Amino acid sequence: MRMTVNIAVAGASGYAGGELLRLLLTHPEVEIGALTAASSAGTKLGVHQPHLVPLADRVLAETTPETLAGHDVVFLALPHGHSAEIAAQLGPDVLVVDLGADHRLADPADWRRWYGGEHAGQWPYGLPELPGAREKLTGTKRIAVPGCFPTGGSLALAPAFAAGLIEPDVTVVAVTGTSGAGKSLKPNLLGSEVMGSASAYGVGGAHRHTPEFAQNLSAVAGEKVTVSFTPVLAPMPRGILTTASAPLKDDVDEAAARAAYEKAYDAEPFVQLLPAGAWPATAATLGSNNVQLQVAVDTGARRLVVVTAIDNLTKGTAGGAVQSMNLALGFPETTGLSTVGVAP
Ligand SMILES: NC(=O)C1=CN([C@@H]2O[C@H](COP(=O)(O)OP(=O)(O)OC[C@H]3O[C@@H](n4cnc5c(N)ncnc54)[C@H](OP(=O)(O)O)[C@@H]3O)[C@@H](O)[C@H]2O)C=CC1
Ligand SMILES: CC(=O)N[C@@H](CCC(=O)OP(=O)(O)O)C(=O)O
Repeated sequence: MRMTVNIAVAGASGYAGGELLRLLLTHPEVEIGALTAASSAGTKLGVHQPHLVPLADRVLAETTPETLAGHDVVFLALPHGHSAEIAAQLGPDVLVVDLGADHRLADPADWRRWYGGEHAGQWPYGLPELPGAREKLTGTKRIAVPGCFPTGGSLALAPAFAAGLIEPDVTVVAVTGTSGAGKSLKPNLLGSEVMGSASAYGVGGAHRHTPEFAQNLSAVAGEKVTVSFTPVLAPMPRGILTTASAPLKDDVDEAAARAAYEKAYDAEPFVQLLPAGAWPATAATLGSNNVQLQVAVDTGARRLVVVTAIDNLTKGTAGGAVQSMNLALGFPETTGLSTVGVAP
């Protein structure tokens, strides 16, 4: 008889928790156990996630080690700084998947500078397409899911660093939908402020994903990579369109660049290098676990320019989390995940 894996989701009333549950509802190997929240505890999930009809009558519990105990897998979709304490109280045999930032960074000084407080330590990083990541996720009991911006940006340039095509001086500009900020109200996210306008924020190296980009790309490059990152908020609920660029090393042409990306991603089920001349768009990735990607050589500026599109809530959060869970538990990596988007 096939055994199903029992799963708890903390933060089930939020955007990331909701997307996770949407995916888990179609995953053939799991059953959904405790669903927890904070201020929403005691209310029904359907109030917060009306699209999750099969779970509408489930009542949200408080997020405590006790309510999360007794499950094979616990997903923590909580604001950063709240996962580490709970994770420390879950047993070593439980697979804990942290969708927040608490376990992404290796350097305690980076953690203190960008997030503050005690560093909880680094866990295997839930971006299987990065060199060496898949091996560390296989069979692990702890997973740190990447930030949504580092997912699209790191996959944009990792193949070029792996092939030695670019200098370690990177610029990333990423246009994001509003759901990246979570459900809680923020002054710059009120409808009237967001509609009909695009605005940059965290400019000048001020966004907390900057060290995560640098960590990922430096590991692939084998040398320190500097990253200038600018996020741009756009009036759309979901999606991230990233443009990443870096100076080319001598003699690299478009054919060499394209060959490096084909080599890196041809066997990847969720990364599509688009045909020459086609450019990624967030709309094509919505609801799927895909990363759509295009690469160009700017011969005038002598820079490699790569554009990626993802759904921030799927590949950028919950889909990446499920993909990594599959690796940790020994399921086929694509189980419960789709390469089919929603359009228009
Ligand atoms: N949105 C995105 O695109 C991405 C999000 N993430 C990460 O996922 C995590 C969740 O984000 P998101 O879903 O967007 O945020 P939301 O604000 O939409 O949801 C937050 C969830 O956490 C619960 N919560 C809030 N405070 C506490 C607390 N003190 N203890 C326990 N539970 C609490 C909330 O419950 P209640 O409703 O009761 O307040 C809610 O369920 C964050 O760490 C975020 O950085 C990562 C990548 C991308
Ligand atoms: C639009 C918007 O505000 N986006 C968020 C993205 C956060 C995220 O996705 O990642 P973490 O898990 O690291 O918080 C931001 O820029 O902070």
